Formats: sequence, structure tokens, C-alpha cells
Amino acid sequence: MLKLLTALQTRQADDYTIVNEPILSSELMERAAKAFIKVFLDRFPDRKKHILIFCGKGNNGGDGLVISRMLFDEGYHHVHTYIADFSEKQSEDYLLNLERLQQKDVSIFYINQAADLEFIESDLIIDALLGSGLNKALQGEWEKLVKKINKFSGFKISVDVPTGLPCEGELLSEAIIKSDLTIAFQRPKLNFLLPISSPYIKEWKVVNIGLDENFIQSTSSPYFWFWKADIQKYIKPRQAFEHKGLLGHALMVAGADETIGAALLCTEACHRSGAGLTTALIPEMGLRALNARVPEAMYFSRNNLDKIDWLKYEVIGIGPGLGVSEESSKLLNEVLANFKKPIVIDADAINLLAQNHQLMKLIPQKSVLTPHMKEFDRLFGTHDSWWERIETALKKSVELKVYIVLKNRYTMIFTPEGICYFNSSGSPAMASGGMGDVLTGMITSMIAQGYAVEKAVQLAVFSHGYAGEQLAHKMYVVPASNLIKQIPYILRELMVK
Ligand SMILES: NC(=O)C1=CN([C@@H]2O[C@H](COP(=O)(O)OP(=O)(O)OC[C@H]3O[C@@H](n4cnc5c(N)ncnc54)[C@H](O)[C@@H]3O)[C@@H](O)[C@H]2O)[C@@H](O)CC1
Ligand SMILES: Nc1ncnc2c1ncn2[C@@H]1O[C@H](COP(=O)(O)OP(=O)(O)O)[C@@H](O)[C@H]1O
Ligand SMILES: [K+]
Repeated sequence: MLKLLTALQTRQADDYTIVNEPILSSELMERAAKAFIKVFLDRFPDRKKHILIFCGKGNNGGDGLVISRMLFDEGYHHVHTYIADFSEKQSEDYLLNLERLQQKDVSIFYINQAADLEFIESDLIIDALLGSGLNKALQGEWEKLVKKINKFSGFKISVDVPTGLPCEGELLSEAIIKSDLTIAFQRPKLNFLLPISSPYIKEWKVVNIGLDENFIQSTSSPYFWFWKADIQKYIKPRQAFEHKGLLGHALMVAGADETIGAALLCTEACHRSGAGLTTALIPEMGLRALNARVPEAMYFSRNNLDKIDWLKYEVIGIGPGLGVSEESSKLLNEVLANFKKPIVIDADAINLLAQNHQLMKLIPQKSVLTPHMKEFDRLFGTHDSWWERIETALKKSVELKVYIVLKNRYTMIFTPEGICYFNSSGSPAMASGGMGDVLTGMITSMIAQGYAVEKAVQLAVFSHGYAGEQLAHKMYVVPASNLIKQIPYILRELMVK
């Protein structure tokens, strides 16, 4: 798990590293620029490219000046360096690197006002105007310059963060560099992981600049980033004498007459993720389809609900395609009144909770709510921004003692301990109907198999995204049914490697 930091915490990590490694701040800047250059050389090896580098007079600008020097030394001789000379203030390392650059045969231009900058043709534009030091909205010449650069045609690469984009928190204005590629130091900024950054970041990459990881681990932050290696630590191989009776029985409560498909998707996903037994509590008219699609699954008739033995099940998944009818509402009431183990609550089950907040009290501890943005807002009220949603989710997951899986490009998992894990896997090719139903089946299955709920959720969310990502290499769009077929293979791959 990587701990994610705010801009202030990153500065503290810089300072700590400088004092304790120890390393001169100018050397750290050199190391950062070198890490940037390594990615750059890989991506843009053509030395004939025309490059513009825009630098501020702080440390982000300092990075830009080092990058300019390093590019020159690497044989890029069509580089023009521009300095935004809008204030007297300048950092020591900026000044030092300006002197170093002046000793090379590199052209340096000063921009005193944005209007002086004519349109220039170039292949690449490096944005090193402002970085994590941003402390207010861009105004005046800064705003004009950024807007002008955005109109330039070259491929834009931002150093550390696009100029004008705050590392975390709400946007301050729309004067922000629209970068094609952002190369960030040590950690992705929190805002990279939220849709608000999407007009400004097409792609991002993180490079390690050797900040003190022990210091970072000791920093207090609720935000973490998890990836393949974290999942691989706890995914369990099947044991020699294990049988279906030991691998959990999951009950899927889903579907309505018009939306049987959702019930089939979550039931099949649950089965293919490895639950020992899966039973579908679905409308009778779906029985044939269930038998055809998932013959391994069992069926329980809603007409016999009074005879159900709730204790038979390790976990219940409820909601996909359930509808919000009177009958669905009764089903949810029954489940909440009788089942005391974790419940995975999705889609219409969330919508029903939103209609009847009294039911929230009945949700067993360590249950899992899996809303997308709209369901989240229906349940917890309208939010004007993702940061507001994050604040609510951090609070509600602690208050209700549940996990909240807020689905997105980088799905967030909020825990009863007040932690927010960002999932690293996934692909926009997954943005099509039914994908969330599959996730519900997967989470339910992992809980059935005995993973602690937190691990079950992480494992399901990661492997769901990972399967989508792998298929997206071959498919324009990943239909939910195709993803389901992939689950056992993906889990095996994660287990072995
Ligand atoms: N030693 C270090 O601390 C390292 C810093 N690094 C680089 O340094 C950057 C941070 O540098 P700085 O803290 O100097 O800050 P920046 O270079 O981001 O900004 C410079 C200064 O601009 C001013 N400013 C902020 N918002 C403004 C606005 N809206 N309009 C006009 N002026 C504004 C502030 O006074 C700020 O200190 C990082 O993003 C990274 O690129 C890297 O070189 C790694 C090491
Ligand atoms: N752009 C995207 N990038 C990564 N994952 C995505 C993207 N769009 C959707 N997904 C994933 O697909 C799933 C969609 O869930 P949901 O909106 O509930 O779909 P449905 O209701 O159709 O089943 C979520 O797990 C989400 O993370
Ligand atoms: K920048």
C-alpha cells in the first residue's frame, strides 16, 4: 500500500529527506529532473524534436531549468527555455540552475507579460511554471500565459503537476495547463485520482525521486493507493482437502421481471469468483434463464421466504436489478431483519435505503455498500464535488461501521476505521451496463470464501478492474459477460505471480 500525501506533507517529506539522507536540495532537484528525463528519453527519443520549456522562478521552475540542461547534454539542440518573469521572488535552487544553464549554449527568454509571447510551433512543450507550491488561483499574467500555452499545438508534458492544478482539494479556477502527460514525483497527487482533473490530465506517471519512505509511512494520512502486489500478498491458493462446504455459501438477492439480467450477472460472477455454493433468490420467471446461464447456481423461490434458513449463508449480496417495488422493499426488510452477517448492498437496495433511512440502523457491521456516484448522492444527499463526497464517505463509513465502495475510474474503498483506499486497476473500456453487478457478485463471493471483509473488498475491486484492464488490450469495450468469463483466470494469475 502506498500512502498518499498532500502538497504540504510532500514538502515535509522533501525537507526530511534533505536533512536526514542527507542531500543538498539542489541535488534532490537534480535527482528529480533525472527521473523525469529517464521517462522523457524513453517516450521521445528523437533528438530533432522542437521543444519549449516554460519555467517559473520557484522550485518547479528550477526542475525545468535542470531538465533543459539535461536535454541539451543528451543531444536535444532545438530547445527554447522561457522564464515567466512576473515577480521578483525566486528560489535559491532556481537561481543556481539558471546560472548553470547559462553556461550552456541554450537560448533563454524572459516573458514579462503574456502578450509578448507569440505563437510558436513546437513538437513538445514542457510545463515547469508552477508545481506543488500553488497557493491561490492563477490570475493576471499567470492566467493569460497558461491560457495562451493551452492554445499552443505541441504535446504538453507537465513537471510534477499541471500548472494551476491544486494537488488536492477543489479547483481554484479553470486556468490550468491541459497536459497530455504529467510526470509526478514520488506519488500521484490526490486530485489525479478524481474526475475533476480529467480535463487537465490525459495520462500520468509517477517517478521515484528517493524521498524517505519511512518518513512517508509515519506521516498521518487517510489515503492509500493499492495495486497488484498488495493483493498478491493475501490471495489464497485452494488447499488439498478443501471442498465446496468449506468455501462459503453466498445468497444473491437480485432481479425483477424486467431486470433478470442483472441477477444473472451477479450470480455468475459470484460463482466464477470461487464461492463454494451460490444460491439465487430471484423472481420465478428467471429460473429457466438461471439454469441455462449458470447451471451451477441453486435457486430459492421468493414464495418460500418464510422457510428460508438464513444461517446457511455466510453472506448476502442484494440489489442488482432488484427494482424498488413494494415486493423488493419487503425483501430488503426481511434480509435486514434476519441476517446478522455482512451484507453487500448495491444498486436498488441502496435506492431503497435512500427512500427509507430508518433501515440504515439495521445494516450489520462490516457490511459493504457499493454505490456509484448517483446512488451515493441519493443515499447521503446531493454533493457539489468529489471532495465533499469523500468527506461524507469517510464520516459515514465510520459512523455506520461499514465499507463504502464508491465506484469510479479509481474506485475508493472507505473503511470503518476511516481509511480511504484508491484502487489502481481498471479501464474506461469497462464503462458499460452490468459492470457494477459483476463487482457485487465478486465481493460477495470473496466474503463467502472467508476473506476478512476489508481484504475481500480490495481483492474483488482490484481483480475486477484488472480483468477489465487486461481485456481492454484486446477489446474496444469490455462487456460485463466477457469480464465474468475472465475472473477465474485472473485470480489464478494473481495467485501465481
Ligand atoms: N527540494 C524540494 O522541495 C523539491 C521540489 N521539487 C519541485 O518543487 C516544486 C515545488 O516548488 P515550490 O515550493 O518552490 O513552488 P512552485 O515552484 O510550485 O511555485 C513557486 C512559487 O510561486 C508562488 N505561487 C503559488 N501560487 C501562485 C499563483 N497562483 N500565482 C502566482 N504565484 C504563485 C508561490 O509563492 C510559490 O512558492 C514541486 O512541484 C517540484 O516540481 C522537486 O525539485 C523535488 C525536490
Ligand atoms: N472509466 C472507468 N474506468 C475504470 N472503471 C470504470 C470506468 N467506468 C466504470 N468503471 C467500473 O465499472 C463499474 C460500473 O459500475 P456501475 O456504475 O454500478 O454499473 P452498472 O450499474 O451498470 O452495473 C464500477 O466498478 C466502475 O469502477
Ligand atoms: K508544472
